[in-house]
Amino acid sequence: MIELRRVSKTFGHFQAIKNISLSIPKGEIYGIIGASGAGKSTLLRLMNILEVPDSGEVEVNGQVLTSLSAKELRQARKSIGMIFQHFHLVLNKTVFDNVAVSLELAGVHKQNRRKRVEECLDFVGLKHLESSFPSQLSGGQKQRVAIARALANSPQVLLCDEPTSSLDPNTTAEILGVLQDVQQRLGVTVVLVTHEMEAIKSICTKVTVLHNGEVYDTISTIPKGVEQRDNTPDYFVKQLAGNGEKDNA
Ligand SMILES: Nc1ncnc2c1ncn2[C@@H]1O[C@H](COP(=O)(O)OP(=O)(O)OP(=O)(O)O)[C@@H](O)[C@H]1O
Repeated sequence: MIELRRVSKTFGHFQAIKNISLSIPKGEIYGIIGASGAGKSTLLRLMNILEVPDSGEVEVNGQVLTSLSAKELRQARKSIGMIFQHFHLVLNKTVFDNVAVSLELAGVHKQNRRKRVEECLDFVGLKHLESSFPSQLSGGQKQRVAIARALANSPQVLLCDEPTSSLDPNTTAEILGVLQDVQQRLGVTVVLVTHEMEAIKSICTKVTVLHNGEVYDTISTIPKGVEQRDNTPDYFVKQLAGNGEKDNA
């Protein structure tokens, strides 16, 4: 499904990715974890050629992306969705139009766009907010819109770059649940880059640990499921009171 063969990437004199080979099977939720600067985002961006490798081959859905013309690559990218830490929504467009724009860019006729946008918003539970603007949404809702937009062209792969790093623990759990749905109900292969071990343990079936631009290890894991955290005020007070004096003044 995704094959990287001896891929390297250098920025100036700094080699961010060093001769990495990696194979991500279809239908997996595949985690990539490592310290800041390990090369996680770069590795992910090499999978849809947002970063062009200096050497090596990238194959996705049976197509060697590194051998395609610009036009062929644009076509191939329709089957690779991507979401980001800061959502990257268009602020002056409604939720509906944010999702519709990816169909428009893919050349889908206007008449056929409404049905697909509504299906995608329904999938992420946001159909009722289709006329809202991003500024009216919570972080979790913004990430759901971004997921709906990424799904609009029915991709086979969803690349996720720190998708929960700006979210609180409960919203993180919700978004991880949506990503699990994407894999289980739609059969999409999900690649999750994160520095959050809990996120990895919750949903990933295989994980690569990256270190200094190299694969340190790859481990098969049993996902322990997505857990909602207690976020009642009582919970916070109890946690804090355990670490010091409670001040009732
Ligand atoms: N466009 C770029 N130009 C120059 N250096 C870059 C560029 N992109 C990444 N780097 C460098 O490559 C290294 C790997 O960056 P990358 O963002 O892939 O790491 P990361 O593991 O995702 O880190 P973080 O968790 O902090 O996002 C870093 O040292 C970074 O500064």
